[in-house]
This record gives sequence, C-alpha cells and structure tokens, in this order.
Amino acid sequence: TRSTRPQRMLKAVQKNATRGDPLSVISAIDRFCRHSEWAMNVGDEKGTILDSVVSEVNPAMALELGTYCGYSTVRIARLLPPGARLVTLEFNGDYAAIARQVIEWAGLEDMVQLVEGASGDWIPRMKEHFGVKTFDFIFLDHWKDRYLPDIKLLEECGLLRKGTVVLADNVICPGTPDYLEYIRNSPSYESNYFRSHLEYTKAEDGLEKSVYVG
Ligand SMILES: O=C(NC/C=C/[C@H]1O[C@@H](n2cnc3c(NCCO)ncnc32)[C@H](O)[C@@H]1O)c1cc(-c2ccc(F)cc2)cc(O)c1O
Ligand SMILES: [Mg+2]
Repeated sequence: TRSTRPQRMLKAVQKNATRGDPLSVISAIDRFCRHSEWAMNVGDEKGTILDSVVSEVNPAMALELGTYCGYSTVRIARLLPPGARLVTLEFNGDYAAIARQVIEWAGLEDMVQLVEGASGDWIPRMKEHFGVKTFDFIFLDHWKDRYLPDIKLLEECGLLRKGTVVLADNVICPGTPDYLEYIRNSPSYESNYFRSHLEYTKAEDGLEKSVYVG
C-alpha cells in the first residue's frame, strides 16, 4: 500500500539530514514541507519564536502535547541544557513510531521521553510515574479543542509553578477560541500573542505565550 506522508517525511530526513545534527533534521523537514508536501509542523517561522521562548526559559523540565512527527520535539530538545528533559505525548502509534526515528536521527533520544498515550490519561500520572514535580515549559500543539481541558488538568494536577511558561501553537489558525478566552482573562496567567504565519504559508497564525503566576 501507498506510504503515508509521515513515512515520506522520515525518508526525506534519512536522505537529506546528517545523523546527530538537529539543525539538518529541522531544515530537511522544512524543505520537504515547503517543496514536496505540506504538513502540520510548527515550521521555521513560528519555530524561531518557539526557539527564542525555549532559550529564554532554559527549562530543566519541559512538556509537549502532540508530538506528531517530532519536528518541534527536535526544535525544543536541541536547546535544552545538559540533564534537562522533554516529555512529549503522542497517542497515535504510527506518528509516535515516526517521531521516535526522527528524534533518534537528530541524536536527541537521551533528552526526550516520548510517551505513547493520551494527554488526559498521562497528565494525572506525571508525578508518580515520571517523577515530575512541575514543568518549567509547556508546548501545546495537539487537538485544538483539547488545549483548554488540558491546561485546566495541568493546573489541577499541580504541574504548574509560578513562572511556568505555556506556549500554544495555532491560536488563530485553526484557532483555539475557548483556550484564548480563558487564558487571556484568567488572573493566573500573563499572556502575550506573537503574530506570525501558518507554517509554510502566508495565512495569519500565531503563538500565545502565557506565564502562570499562581
Ligand atoms: O490540527 C492540528 N494539530 C493537531 C495535532 C495533533 C497531533 O497530536 C496528537 N494528539 C492529538 N490529541 C492528543 C492527545 N490528547 C487529546 C485527545 O485525547 N494526547 C496525545 N496526542 C494527541 C495527534 O495524534 C497528532 O499527532 C494542526 C492543524 C493545522 C492546520 C492549519 C490549517 C489547515 F488548513 C489545516 C491544518 C496546523 C497546525 O499547526 C496544527 O497543529
Ligand atoms: Mg500546530
């Protein structure tokens, strides 16, 4: 049967990127998505905003919801300080298998814990199962109608601390209206919108950066 887009993306990484070189993995995926087949990676333009926020936070403990093929996982993990850890949740087994290989090609498997499962099931188990106290940085890029329930779940599970930075992709396109309304009106967060474009297109999109103030 015909290969899937994630499989073709992985092939492009294995063909065009150098093992152990995260930047070459990132550019191989961006080239594939720009010149061959569009895919829903955060992309290079929003990716530089993601990079600057990760570098500023310099997280010891980071969380990503929605691994997909591992593009943003590689973008984040390459910037982590030694000893830091990125937990990324992906409940589609096919995508998780591709992402694991992309992360390994980048040589970042030691920094990344890819958990195959749903955020709703695993967020409540982060403390006892992964020894997580709180997260310093969280990247939301999974189903858009799950941003709001999952940020509330993270609060309830005590996984946020004063200063935790939550960065949300796609707050304009496809859009996360209920999440935006909540996070911008909650006294527990200081939010800023970083205007950009939908990956590999001229359409408007952006990232919402929210700092938990407790
Ligand atoms: O839909 C978009 N992203 C969704 C990502 C889903 C990935 O995350 C995984 N996932 C989902 N929910 C959960 C979950 N928990 C929730 C369920 O229990 N727990 C664990 N993993 C989860 C999926 O298996 C996928 O791997 C998107 C669309 C456009 C877009 C824009 C314009 C267009 F025209 C078309 C498309 C642009 C973007 O940047 C986008 O991110
Ligand atoms: Mg996205």
